[in-house]
Amino acid sequence: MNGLEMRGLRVSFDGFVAVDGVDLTVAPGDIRFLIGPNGAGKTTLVDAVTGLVKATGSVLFGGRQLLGRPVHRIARLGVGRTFQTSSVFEGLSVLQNLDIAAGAGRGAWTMVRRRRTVPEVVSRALETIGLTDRRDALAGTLAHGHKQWLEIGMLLVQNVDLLLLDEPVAGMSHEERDATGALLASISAERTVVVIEHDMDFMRSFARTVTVLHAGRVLSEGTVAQVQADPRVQEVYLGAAA
Ligand SMILES: Nc1ncnc2c1ncn2[C@@H]1O[C@H](COP(=O)(O)OP(=O)(O)OP(=O)(O)O)[C@@H](O)[C@H]1O
Repeated sequence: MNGLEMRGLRVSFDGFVAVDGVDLTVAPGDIRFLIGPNGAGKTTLVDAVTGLVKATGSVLFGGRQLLGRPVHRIARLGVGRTFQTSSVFEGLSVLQNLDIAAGAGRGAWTMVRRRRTVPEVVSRALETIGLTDRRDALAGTLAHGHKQWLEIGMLLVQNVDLLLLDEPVAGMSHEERDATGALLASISAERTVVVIEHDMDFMRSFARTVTVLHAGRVLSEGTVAQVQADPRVQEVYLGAAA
């Protein structure tokens, strides 16, 4: 398992500094929540780690420098993310979506064809995300929460070591949120997880550690209890949101 280490991370858009010198260390196997008000720079930080925006400073994952590499090379180093909007293939089944995500080296026909055997990595991911019973359902017919789990499954079959999840429980029912928390806990036994989230109840229940961003900077960091007790956090964020 690998950890993530950012030093002096900075992203600017035409002179507007969205991420302003962030130092952040995420230990291997952590479930780190990134919280902060709208515009704090959370998504931009994840965009920088995954190569979608240009950044300066340093981002090491497993000792390897991510900054300056193209998106696909960062992905090949085991870094994967989900977006706020779903990116599953709605017209394909759950199994086909996982198969395609896992499918390096296989032809398109082999992947889309109904196959007699399911690769081990795919059946394990189906179990982990709890969609074994729904494997033949079209992804477009899945409930919103189940689509999010499928997205996570698509990262698992790619052997992603670092999962960066952007608001994974937005729009979920209470039961789905709890199931997602349990899913993150099981994933973190073998992988490192970073979650951008606005849902404070979900954070309180499932975060191991928390970083609060505000105006592109780290405002506070620690356990849920430490961050909640920090008067600066209460002032800029929790006070207003809780
Ligand atoms: N491509 C861009 N060009 C210009 N400004 C941008 C761009 N992307 C983000 N920003 C600005 O950078 C700041 C940080 O945005 P970001 O989306 O990272 O915040 P966030 O913490 O993820 O917010 P939210 O919780 O609302 O998703 C905002 O002021 C935003 O308007």
